[in-house]
Amino acid sequence: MSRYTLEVDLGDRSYPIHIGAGLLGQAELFLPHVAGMVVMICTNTTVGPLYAAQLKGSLIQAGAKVVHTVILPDGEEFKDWPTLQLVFDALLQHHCDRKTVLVALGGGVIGDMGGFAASAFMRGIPFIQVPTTLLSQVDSSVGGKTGINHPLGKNMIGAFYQPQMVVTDISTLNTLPDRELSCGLAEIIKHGAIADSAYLDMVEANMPSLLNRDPGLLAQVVKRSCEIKADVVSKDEREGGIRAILNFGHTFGHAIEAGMGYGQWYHGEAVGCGMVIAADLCRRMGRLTAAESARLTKVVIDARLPALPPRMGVDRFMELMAHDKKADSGSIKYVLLNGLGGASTSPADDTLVRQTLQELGAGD
Ligand SMILES: NC(=O)c1ccc[n+]([C@@H]2O[C@H](COP(=O)([O-])OP(=O)(O)OC[C@H]3O[C@@H](n4cnc5c(N)ncnc54)[C@H](O)[C@@H]3O)[C@@H](O)[C@H]2O)c1
Ligand SMILES: O=C(O)C(=O)C[C@@H](O)[C@H](O)[C@H](O)COP(=O)(O)O
Ligand SMILES: [Zn+2]
Repeated sequence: MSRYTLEVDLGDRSYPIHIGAGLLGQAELFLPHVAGMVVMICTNTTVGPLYAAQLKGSLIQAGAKVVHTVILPDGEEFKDWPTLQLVFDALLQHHCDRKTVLVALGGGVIGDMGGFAASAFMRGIPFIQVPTTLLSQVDSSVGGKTGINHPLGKNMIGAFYQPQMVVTDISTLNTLPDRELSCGLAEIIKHGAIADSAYLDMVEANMPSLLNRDPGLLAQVVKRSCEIKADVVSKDEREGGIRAILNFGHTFGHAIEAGMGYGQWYHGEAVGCGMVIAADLCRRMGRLTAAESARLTKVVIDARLPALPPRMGVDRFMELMAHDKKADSGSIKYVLLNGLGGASTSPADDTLVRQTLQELGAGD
């Protein structure tokens, strides 16, 4: 079975991403960071019962002094202040200190919240990402964006805070629901669309096998997506410029998630649909041909993701997008493709954006 180790190159904060099957049981991976340490596993009510005991066993075998667990409610609607507070409560109740290592075991919600808690507890404690969804393995566990949502906007409160290590056990994908697998494919398609057209070709050609969870292929796409993301992050950790291309599909997607109520549309679904809207806008702006835009839409549909926006109303879309973190002096910046395989940020004419949304069915 394929096994990969990549590096996110951030100088003295560089860290490895270990990818393979069965890594949760490989105590030696955790040893350098947890030997002699107090560890807090942060997980949720779904993932905890599946994988926390195995992870705890490895951490103990690696020499952890004691392993505590905090179990959060499951769902995007719990990526909020009151739920974050439960992590601080647990850390304090167990007398954790600055050397305590927080291990986030779960999907992107747990990774983002666990990372944010680690960034803030006693002004920063070490943390390790153990992603268990395809989306978190290909995207959210890498790059150090952490945070929580606000009713007015996604991920509005947070910090850049890098993990010490990412341990990606692709065997955990065996228990992942189909709908969540498709969500991961959305970010994979994004990586191809913004940075590597050959990768997009490969993903398109192998979509049936990916949906069938071919383990070798899954390991390959986790690796390639992490390479693409790590490369962008190492060039621009705090999104001063190029990192914004990782937001392709997210300006529209985040508006859908907030507008429909967190947890109604899953993040990957909103991103899939957001990429279709963005591709159509690119076509109208002459940045994609009609064939390229149609092709990207088809890949999204092939991944069993929604391609048509909810009828939220165009005004509501525009209002929510005005809060986007990329906005500059009130003007929304979009991530737009330069053909398939390249991207950059740009403003777009409001009338054209409204027309795009309306004609795709977002309402009046
Ligand atoms: N920080 C970043 O760079 C970044 C990147 C992309 C997305 N995100 C964030 O990540 C979140 C989405 O992440 P997600 O798609 O992983 O959603 P998620 O964390 O909600 O996980 C999806 C569902 O799968 C369950 N689950 C997780 N692993 C499982 C497994 N192995 N078997 C069975 N069930 C399992 C979870 O309990 C949950 O119900 C969003 O909040 C998004 O904003 C962050
Ligand atoms: O890592 C990044 O940078 C990304 O934009 C990756 C996205 O997939 C991810 O959803 C991210 O959380 C969005 O960031 P935000 O800054 O728009 O909230
Ligand atoms: Zn995303």
